[in-house]
Amino acid sequence: MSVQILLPRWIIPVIPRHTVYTDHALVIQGEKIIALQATADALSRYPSAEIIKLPDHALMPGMINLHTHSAMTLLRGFADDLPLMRWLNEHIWPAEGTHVSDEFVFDGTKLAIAEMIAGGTTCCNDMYFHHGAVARAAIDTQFRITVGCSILEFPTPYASNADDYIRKALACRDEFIGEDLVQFTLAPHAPYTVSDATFRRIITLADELELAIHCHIHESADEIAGSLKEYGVRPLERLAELGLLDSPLIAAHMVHTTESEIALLAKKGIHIAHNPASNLKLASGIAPISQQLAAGINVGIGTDGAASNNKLDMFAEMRLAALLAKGQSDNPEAVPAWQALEMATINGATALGLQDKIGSLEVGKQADVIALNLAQAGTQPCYDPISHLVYAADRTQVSDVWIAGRAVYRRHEHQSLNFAEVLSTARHWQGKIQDSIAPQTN
Ligand SMILES: CSC[C@H]1O[C@@H](n2cnc3c(O)ncnc32)[C@H](O)[C@@H]1O
Ligand SMILES: [Zn+2]
Repeated sequence: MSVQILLPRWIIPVIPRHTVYTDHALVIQGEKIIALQATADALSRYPSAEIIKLPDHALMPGMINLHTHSAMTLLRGFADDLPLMRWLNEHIWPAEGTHVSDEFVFDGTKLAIAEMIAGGTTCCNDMYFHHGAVARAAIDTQFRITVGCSILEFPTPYASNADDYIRKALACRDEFIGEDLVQFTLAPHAPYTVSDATFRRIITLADELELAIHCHIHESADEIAGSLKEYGVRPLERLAELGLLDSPLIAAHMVHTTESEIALLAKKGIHIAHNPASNLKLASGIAPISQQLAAGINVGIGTDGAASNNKLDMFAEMRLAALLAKGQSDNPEAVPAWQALEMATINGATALGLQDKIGSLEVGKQADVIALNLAQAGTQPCYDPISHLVYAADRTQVSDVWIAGRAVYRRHEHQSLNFAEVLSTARHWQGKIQDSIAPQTN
């Protein structure tokens, strides 16, 4: 099996915490990291390895986007400056109802993967329709993905009712069993689109099939008000009564959480996907992540879809998460750089049950690795590369990306997808979508 020796200026492994190695090499054999050791030792131990010199670069684990709707890249900029429910009801759901197909999802997911890889993201936790097309796009581009098989009550061109969504989810999971880069979750969309009976069925299936659940929860104040009106309780209380918090659960957003809800989430081991930019843009609010983290909750970071963010940029998201936490808690020590980096990497891996495989640069783990060139005006001088990665660097500094040991991005060029083709497909969809739907009028 071929061996690659990566020789960067700095290695930030994330585990152990706060660590920065200099004069060290990361050695990859096949899909795994086999050594992280002094450069001289690595060079003498693996004399016939391929040497990859990265003299101005920091190496770190690939970022894990813990909540996104990849195919929504094709609706980026389609409807902006609206609150969540108007954005969904008046613009996004009608557009999805008209356009979403296998082809739309395959092409949109590939476009998202092109953006994510170039920005240093090596894995995402997706939630969308046409699950098979999502999985195929990831396999085609050698990208690591957790495919969230969405389930809701209302009909779409993809499925006619909750039973139909569930049937399709299970068939899809069966089809892709054995794919190393792909795993599945059951993804009830949200408390306001899924009935008690369907939640119960999902909980039973998740238990039987050992699948995690991925759901939007407590995203907006309207969601809470709607639940109080319809069920007499806040959504989390309803979900707890149904038993959802006893399953492995990734709760996307969790913007509105009381002290007792935070304690409950911590007790139940619920993972939170924090989406700061989307929460701000839809004016959903600012999640109290410093309180959530202090309670011991595993909080990772997501971008949400490109139609509400409008970027799939985990460097921007990580920086925003750290800054907002300080502002929200009146405490500059809240979410220090090392913790923001953990949220974007190992915490995401833990939420996906992949903490033994990815999320840090450790011997035996999969080589999901990114290199950033810090020899740029905005990142020099460099006293502390961890500080720069969180507060100063941006995604355009990502030069090289490996997923499971494969170089999918080399010297700023995609290796696992035809970028020109991806761009021209995006333009093709723009033409189709523009022709069919009147533009937004606020
Ligand atoms: C059922 S697949 C995903 C479904 O969710 C919609 N969506 C995208 N962003 C959000 C969000 O922030 N909150 C709730 N729902 C969202 C998307 O358009 C799909 O219909
Ligand atoms: Zn979402």
